[in-house]
Amino acid sequence: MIAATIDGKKISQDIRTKVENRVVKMKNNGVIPGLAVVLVGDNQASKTYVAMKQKACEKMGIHSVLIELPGDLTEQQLLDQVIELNQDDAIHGILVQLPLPNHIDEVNVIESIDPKKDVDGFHPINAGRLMTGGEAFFPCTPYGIIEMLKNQKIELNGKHAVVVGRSNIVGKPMGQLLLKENATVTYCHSRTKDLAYHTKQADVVIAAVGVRHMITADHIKKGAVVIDVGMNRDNDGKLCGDVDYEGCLSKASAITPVPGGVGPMTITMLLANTVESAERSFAR
Ligand SMILES: NC(=O)C1=CN([C@@H]2O[C@H](COP(=O)(O)OP(=O)(O)OC[C@H]3O[C@@H](n4cnc5c(N)ncnc54)[C@H](OP(=O)(O)O)[C@@H]3O)[C@@H](O)[C@H]2O)C=CC1
Ligand SMILES: Nc1nc(=O)c2c([nH]1)NC[C@@H]1CN(c3ccc(C(=O)N[C@@H](CCC(=O)O)C(=O)O)cc3)C=[N+]21
Repeated sequence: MIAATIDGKKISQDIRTKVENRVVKMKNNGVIPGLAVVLVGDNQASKTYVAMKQKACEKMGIHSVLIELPGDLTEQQLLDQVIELNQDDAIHGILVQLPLPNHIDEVNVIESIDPKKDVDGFHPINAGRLMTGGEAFFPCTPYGIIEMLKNQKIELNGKHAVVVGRSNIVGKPMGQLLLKENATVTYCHSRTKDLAYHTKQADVVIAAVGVRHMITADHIKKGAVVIDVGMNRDNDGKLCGDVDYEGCLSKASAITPVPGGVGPMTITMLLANTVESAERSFAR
């Protein structure tokens, strides 16, 4: 069997067309959805991601503001900036690019964002509501993966999903969203004993680790769906995921590439969450 490659770029484009129609509607109501991206310091990878987000916003008519701050600013200065954005009626979404410099407490910064504008879905109110229900924003990467699987008509109901990674921004919310779709969920992490034993039982494997070629053909069962969240660089500086794509191709039933898989979906769901936020604020 040769796996179907899931085209994240194409699926993103389809969803972005729909989101763009909602932007047009909002504009007819006199509201321009606005996203503020806060970038602290000069991490090159962060700069690249932020530029991609800006470009995607501009393309669909979302007002986007980039706030670049020096890496040596104080935590209080950053908190003051977020509070100013919380009060700005032209801004419906706030994203503080992670990671932050070591002297700044990420938890404090995330908690300072108005949950209604937290389009990353990282605030404890949104993380909590992902579990308990209620109006929330879901983190863009796991949310994008669910939308991708739905687009491909990949059944999750009753299926065994194994998530490798338990970060607050990808792994943990991924498991919760899969649970919402009625999957049976297993989490693996750095203390897991015999990773391959667990991943081999999975109908769907989600790799969100940050280690190149962590998941090989020996880690999956025949016909598994393999989703690669990883964004790593190989020795030549080429972008690659956590999955040995070539090796898994002849064993999996469907697989996402890197680049062109999960990454574009993340940005798409950020746009969708921003428009959703603008719609909610208009309805209030
Ligand atoms: N495509 C996209 O849109 C996005 C891609 N990414 C990429 O996804 C990857 C993961 O990101 P993120 O969740 O933020 O990373 P973190 O570093 O925060 O989390 C990594 C997770 O992997 C686990 N882990 C580490 N080593 C192993 C191992 N040997 N075996 C099993 N589990 C292990 C860790 O376990 P423990 O908890 O025990 O330490 C941790 O839970 C990165 O490559 C990142 O760049 C991230 C966000 C978006
Ligand atoms: N507050 C915050 N929110 C985030 O959502 C967030 C963050 N901080 N910090 C960093 C991670 C990483 N992340 C990516 C998003 C898109 C691609 C993406 O579009 N990747 C392209 C290729 C990128 C390239 O060519 O370099 C692809 O996979 O096809 C990658 C990674 C969001 N993150």
